[in-house]
Amino acid sequence: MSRPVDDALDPRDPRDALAPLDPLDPLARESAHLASSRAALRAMREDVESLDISDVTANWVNAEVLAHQIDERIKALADLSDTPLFFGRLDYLHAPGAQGAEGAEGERFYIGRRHVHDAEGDPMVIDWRAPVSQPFYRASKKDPMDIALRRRFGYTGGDLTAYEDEHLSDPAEAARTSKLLQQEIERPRVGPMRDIVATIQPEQDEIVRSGLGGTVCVQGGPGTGKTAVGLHRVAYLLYAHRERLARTGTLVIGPNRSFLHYIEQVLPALGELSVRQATVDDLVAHVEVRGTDEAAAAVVKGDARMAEVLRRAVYSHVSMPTEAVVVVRGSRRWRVPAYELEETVRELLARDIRYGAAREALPQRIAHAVLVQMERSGEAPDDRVQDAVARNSAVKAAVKAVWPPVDPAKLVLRLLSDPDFLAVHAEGLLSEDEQKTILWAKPARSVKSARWSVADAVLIDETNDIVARTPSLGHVVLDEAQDLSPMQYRAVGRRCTTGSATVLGDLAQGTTPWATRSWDEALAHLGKSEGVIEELTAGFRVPTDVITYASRLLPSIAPGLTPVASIRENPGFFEVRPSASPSADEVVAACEELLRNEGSVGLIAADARVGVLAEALASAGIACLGPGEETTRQTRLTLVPASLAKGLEYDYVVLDEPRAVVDGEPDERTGLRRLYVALTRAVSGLIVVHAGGLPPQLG
Ligand SMILES: Nc1ncnc2c1ncn2[C@@H]1O[C@H](COP(=O)(O)OP(=O)(O)OP(=O)(O)O)[C@@H](O)[C@H]1O
Repeated sequence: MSRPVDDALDPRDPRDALAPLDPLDPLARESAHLASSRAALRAMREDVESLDISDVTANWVNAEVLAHQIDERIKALADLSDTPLFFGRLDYLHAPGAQGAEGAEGERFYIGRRHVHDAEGDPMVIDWRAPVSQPFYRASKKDPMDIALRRRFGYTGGDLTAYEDEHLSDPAEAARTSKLLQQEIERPRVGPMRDIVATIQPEQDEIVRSGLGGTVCVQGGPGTGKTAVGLHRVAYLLYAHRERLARTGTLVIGPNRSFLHYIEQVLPALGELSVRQATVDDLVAHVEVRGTDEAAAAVVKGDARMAEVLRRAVYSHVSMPTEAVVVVRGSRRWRVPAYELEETVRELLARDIRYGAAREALPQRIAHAVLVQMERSGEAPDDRVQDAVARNSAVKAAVKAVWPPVDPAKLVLRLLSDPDFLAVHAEGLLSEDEQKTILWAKPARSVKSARWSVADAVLIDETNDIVARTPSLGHVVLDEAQDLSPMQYRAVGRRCTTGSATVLGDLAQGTTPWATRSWDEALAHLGKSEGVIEELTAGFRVPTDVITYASRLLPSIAPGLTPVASIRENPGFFEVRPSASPSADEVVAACEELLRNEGSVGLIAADARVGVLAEALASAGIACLGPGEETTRQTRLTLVPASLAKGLEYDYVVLDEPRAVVDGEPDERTGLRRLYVALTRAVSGLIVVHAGGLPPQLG
């Protein structure tokens, strides 16, 4: 009954636009299913809206909580007119059983962003994350997974206007690439990043659906869908382990605000509103960051050896007791001798507990020693007596002397200000030069007045964790991971000690002086050595000519990495334009030219050139946005400093002066990596404008 792929309905074809509402016409029937699914969703929402909670809540706090939950549920049940309620259909050869299909019996399932059921509770649309939906992403002619028919739907606005069939179990039908998938990949980019649920690819799906217990690290070149995969994995995990993750929490970490802003709509569009998003700097914001480090200092501060320096410095506060503790209670005196206290202190030091936890345990241990003596002398003290002894002023004084409290920020301040203190604890770990490099030229007076850097904040965070355990989340997604220092990996790792992580990155795009050299090393710093490393090499963003050009840099920036193979059919266009003078006119002209196309345009330039270019655009009367600001149909041009281009994409890109981008970095390799990032942001076309010649590696 269904039309084969080559004959897929095309909305631009007038015959299809006028498709009759014939009940035997598959498109009419599918549209009818869409209409009734919409009605069912509306009914689900109305059911929730009409809930009267006045009788079921005991007090106003409960009422508030419940009202909030209901509000969230109503939001989640919204029918967004421009997001299709379902995008696929699977006809199984045999009914897969109710367990895998959210209670559905039959053999036919519509796959969509969320679950919709009718008045009887039978599913009309199945969540893309349900087990029964999996063959939509994974089944192939080679392994049909019991699927007779896989149908993909095409939409124009909210209307179902096309479909495409694969008869996976029919040996006579040849395997083909999906036109609808191609269309989806080629669709112009406007606004923030969008979800890819309708077109997740098999190798991506394996990562998306890998279990909550394991950490996955994905190496992938530009545009291979790492960010998309990471976000869909959280959505999947929240579906498969909702209760557990609701308790423990999930977090997505991105490199900067503009990137987070770019991706922030994806999870809500998938119905997931509860995922926190932050930068690493946000996570460790214990002090106000007002200072910057020279690269050399930041490298040492970010090195994993610093963790041991800090540990030593913290524990240097513990001293062995030299005097007995004498507790007076009523007419009696109880004496715990110094050697017995020392034994207790040594035992606490040997245990794998935090500095602060041991400090809290110590008074109880001393009290216990007193209680043993009381019992020996015939008394029968109970727990209350033990608590009272633990709070006794002599015990408190002894604990303060032996195991004093440590203020993490003050400790780091002292390490960076006091050469002798640093020397003692860095002995055998940091060379004298390294110590000198990290010492402040002007020692700070107080935590408040110190000019803390980003790397210092990470040191304070590490110290915090030595003193008191950092609570662990259930799952953390770490994007653009290649730029993290070992100490930053540790900061992320302690936020998922009992959970798991998805680590996403590209070694060729590492632009920090401490950029990741190998994923094994990164996983070790994260505390997840058992993590599995996967590689994605199919590129969804960058056209073939452009990625081939950019890949010329790979031997210089990351030898051994597999170049990305673009799967875009549309060749896009690519031009390198030498310009007579370094004036901005040519650049402005290129922007004007590209703005004639549909979709977003990014002008990427060395940070130092952004001011000049902004002025040139302004005098030409062209409005532009900053990175992270949402493009609209009116303003589609974004002026992007090369340092903020990572992770972003535009339909068309003008790249200004590649040489200046390279020269903007402290060393050539980092410069070329920055250039690689800048060259790989375009979806449909790239114009490189240069007056200063090109780096020879591109030749
Ligand atoms: N399966 C897919 N179907 C359709 N589009 C996809 C698919 N996978 C990725 N894309 C699209 O390709 C583009 C690049 O994806 P994404 O930004 O996740 O790549 P990335 O690997 O994180 O890139 P970068 O290394 O540059 O940060 C995005 O527009 C994304 O929506």
